[in-house]
Amino acid sequence: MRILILGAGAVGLTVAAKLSAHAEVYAVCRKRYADAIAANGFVMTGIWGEGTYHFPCGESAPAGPWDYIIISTKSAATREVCERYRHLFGDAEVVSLQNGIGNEEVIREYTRHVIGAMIITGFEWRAENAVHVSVDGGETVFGRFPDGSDAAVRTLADLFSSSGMRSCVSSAVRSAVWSKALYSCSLNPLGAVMECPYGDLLRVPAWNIITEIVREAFAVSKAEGVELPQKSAEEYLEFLRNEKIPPTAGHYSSMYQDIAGGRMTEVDYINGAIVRLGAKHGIATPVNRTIVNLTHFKEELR
Ligand SMILES: NC(=O)C1=CN([C@@H]2O[C@H](COP(=O)(O)OP(=O)(O)OC[C@H]3O[C@@H](n4cnc5c(N)ncnc54)[C@H](OP(=O)(O)O)[C@@H]3O)[C@@H](O)[C@H]2O)C=CC1
Ligand SMILES: CC(C)(CO)C(=O)C(=O)O
Repeated sequence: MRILILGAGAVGLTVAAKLSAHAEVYAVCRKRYADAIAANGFVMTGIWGEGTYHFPCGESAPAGPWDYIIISTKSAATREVCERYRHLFGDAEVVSLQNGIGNEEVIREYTRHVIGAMIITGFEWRAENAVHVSVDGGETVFGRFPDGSDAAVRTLADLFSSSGMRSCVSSAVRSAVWSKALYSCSLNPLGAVMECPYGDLLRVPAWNIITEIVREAFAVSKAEGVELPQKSAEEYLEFLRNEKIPPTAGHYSSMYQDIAGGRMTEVDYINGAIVRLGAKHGIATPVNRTIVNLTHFKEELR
């Protein structure tokens, strides 16, 4: 099986390392990472095990055909990589292994073969050739986008699982992507702005803000026709408090880490998507809008 990973950073390089024992993998990444990996291998630490991995990577992609093309850029770069590598898509299954709302919809403009995914594992840079896998909030979910599942989806999920990344298939992956987006809307920007781990966001003043974020986002998800497993915002908040925060309570959000590392956050594709889609449906989203502005303010102050 031939797998190409486009925009490999913390997530993509770690996934490439894990898959490399079971498939032919190539990671397209920035030169500084490719040089560091060529010199010293890719070093993984944390809950997925410790080891040094060697796999091919570089700034440009080898010729196809590819069975799977995994996009693991930040959301802002999804269209750019689609434009640049569309000539390789062919009959490959193109997979969004990203956070945020709208990535699969962009990819679908370039190919009919779109697989969506929801990943809730934490990946933290330690060096240009080193990533620490920090927390595991559940299985990675794969599904045909926007819904359904088939042999290509199952093969990919099985490959991830047999490579040590526990995964499953859902016939409602859009719902899984939105469920993670609500989690990210609630926890990531507040954790970044207040510089605290997820567990601290259970404190009453933070939870009051999260309650409003989720109420707005839940209303927008309904207007978009997304069927979440939870039937109301209040039910989602209970799920967040009791099931999603506890296993990742000590985690500092990836937006916190982006700001600390001098990178732009994805807030425009998370809370910002709620604001844009809310406007489309005439749903007011003042708390999400304020969170977007606070996060950009924080980005500018660094
Ligand atoms: N880190 C985490 O814990 C988790 C992240 N995610 C999601 O996964 C996605 C990836 O996150 P993450 O790996 O942390 O992000 P990173 O920023 O570490 O990796 C993305 C990489 O893509 C590179 N890139 C962008 N455009 C191109 C291009 N045209 N060619 C080659 N490389 C390119 C970026 O380079 P440059 O920075 O120079 O633009 C960057 O190195 C995001 O959607 C994120 O939200 C999901 C779960 C957990
Ligand atoms: C908890 C984690 C790492 C899971 O993906 C996350 O969502 C984030 O920090 O953005």
